[in-house]
Amino acid sequence: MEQAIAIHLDNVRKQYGTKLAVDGISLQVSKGEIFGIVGPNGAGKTTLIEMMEGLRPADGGHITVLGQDIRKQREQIQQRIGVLFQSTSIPGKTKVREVLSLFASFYDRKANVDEIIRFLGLHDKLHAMYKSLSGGWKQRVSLALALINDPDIIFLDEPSMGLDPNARSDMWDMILHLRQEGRTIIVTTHYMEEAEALCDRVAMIHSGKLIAMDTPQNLISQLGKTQRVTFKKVEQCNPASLEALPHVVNIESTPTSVVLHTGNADETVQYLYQLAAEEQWKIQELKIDSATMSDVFIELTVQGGMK
Ligand SMILES: Nc1ncnc2c1ncn2[C@@H]1O[C@H](COP(=O)(O)OP(=O)(O)OP(=O)(O)O)[C@@H](O)[C@H]1O
Repeated sequence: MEQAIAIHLDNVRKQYGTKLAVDGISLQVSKGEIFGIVGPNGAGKTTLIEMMEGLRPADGGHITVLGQDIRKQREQIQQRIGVLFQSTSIPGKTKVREVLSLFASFYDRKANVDEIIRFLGLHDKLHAMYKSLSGGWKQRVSLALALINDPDIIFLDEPSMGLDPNARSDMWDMILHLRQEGRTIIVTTHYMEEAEALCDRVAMIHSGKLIAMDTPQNLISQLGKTQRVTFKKVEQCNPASLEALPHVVNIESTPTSVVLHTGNADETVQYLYQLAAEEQWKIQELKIDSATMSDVFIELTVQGGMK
């Protein structure tokens, strides 16, 4: 019987000059799960995923994919994995049908291309030039290419980057469907809500290190003790006074609103009203929400003194 582990990483490292981009990461991905790798820009997500794909060699540690060593059996592994390439790597003047045929020729193992076309709704776009497509359709073509060898594992690096909300939601549905077919999916994202909506388990990466790994629900219930207090931004409110309010761990500011991340929303709000009275401004549109994956990440990085 084949083992239930799709990917195993043991103390994996990658260094660029003096920069340690991936710093001793160990993890296992089970077959059939959607596994998220999340973290801010520059955290090391792309480096990590590309080492699993065999596109960048690790400088230390050990990676096995589908039970095979990525250093010794890279080509065999690459026949069984699918990679969502960035759209820029596809020649713009080629028609969609031709791009599909070209990519299919790279593999011994072939998927049923008509089925992929049906699944992704690409039928009407087959004779369109790749460069004429919108971002959402380009991303569907990229996904079709990732599926062209009927892969057991699919790697998706920032799959919804730059997509509008409808295209993003379609992308999520397609990813969930691929898991239902029994495939393993590795997805990197810096959108915490994407990880929360999509992933069975999530590894949080910060400065090349693994800082937490669990289901989104467990991460939120174990770590995300913070709540969010949101109110309308007014000119008179002073960020330094807000930061000094009891239990506040972080402040986010948008052009129209302020969000306080707090360990105790009730007390923070009491002091917030006092502060507003002292500084002579009015609190409007106040709202309290419970923790999300973003709060967990902030708690782990800001409170842990990592930022
Ligand atoms: N080829 C390279 N040469 C030198 N440094 C690199 C190279 N690729 C990545 N880095 C550096 O390694 C670190 C990790 O980069 P990486 O692209 O893996 O992070 P990321 O989490 O995917 O970020 P992003 O979301 O911005 O793509 C960054 O500091 C980056 O500047």
